[in-house]
Amino acid sequence: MNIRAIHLKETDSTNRWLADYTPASGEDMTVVVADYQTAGKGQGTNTWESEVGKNLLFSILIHPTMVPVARQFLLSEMGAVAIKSVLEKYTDGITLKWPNDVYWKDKKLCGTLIQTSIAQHHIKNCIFGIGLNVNQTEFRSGAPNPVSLVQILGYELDCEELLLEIVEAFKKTMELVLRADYNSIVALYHSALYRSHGFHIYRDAYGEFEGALVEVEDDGHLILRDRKGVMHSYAFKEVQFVLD
Ligand SMILES: O=C(O)CCCC[C@@H]1SC[C@@H]2NC(=O)N[C@@H]21
Repeated sequence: MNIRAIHLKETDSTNRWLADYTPASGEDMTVVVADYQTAGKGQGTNTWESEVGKNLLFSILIHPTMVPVARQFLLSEMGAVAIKSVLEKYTDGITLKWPNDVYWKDKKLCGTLIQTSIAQHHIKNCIFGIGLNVNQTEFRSGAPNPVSLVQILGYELDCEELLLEIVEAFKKTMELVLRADYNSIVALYHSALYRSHGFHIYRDAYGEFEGALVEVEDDGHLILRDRKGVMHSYAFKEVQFVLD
């Protein structure tokens, strides 16, 4: 696999930077890492803020033209599984919170932002943006229950080494995609899901209720079963956990 890596001291957003980037011919994967983002993007309309040089802020551009558009959630699963496989070498307690946050216990350690572009019914490009809290110890109030690796481990990590490990893991899970071994990715993702057993409190447009996770469908919908046995299907942002 032909990989190009680019290091920027500062950019607005590594996802945005890659959206404007044209890869050289034969370049299978492009990795852009920044020490600082002036306008880091989070999910939806959220921003992603990070102190200079403290955390990993990077995006990976791939061209998974073989993945059917209807299965594009698989790319989210693939990336989340790759990150988890690296982080669990450092600590226990790593899970994947639907759709694609990486959690340590009940706290958010890493956020991901996937942007795909479709051309002629195929996925042309996929930009997988990753914000991993590494050495930062203070977070702005209002950040969603954040935690960093230094807070978990008690010692700082080298961001560059961590990046290399994640890119290596990403390459490995990408090979599953190239072999169309989608089932393995789905199985890894499902087995890593946060609060996958028992009933927990959720909030949807109608209020709070107790639900048990049944599955995440191929298109990314979350299926929950309520106490009466009724199934509910949610798209991203239509439901959230209430931490109990
Ligand atoms: O809201 C989330 O959980 C997603 C956060 C994604 C942040 C990363 S940081 C690197 C990349 N560039 C961006 O602008 N966003 C992603």
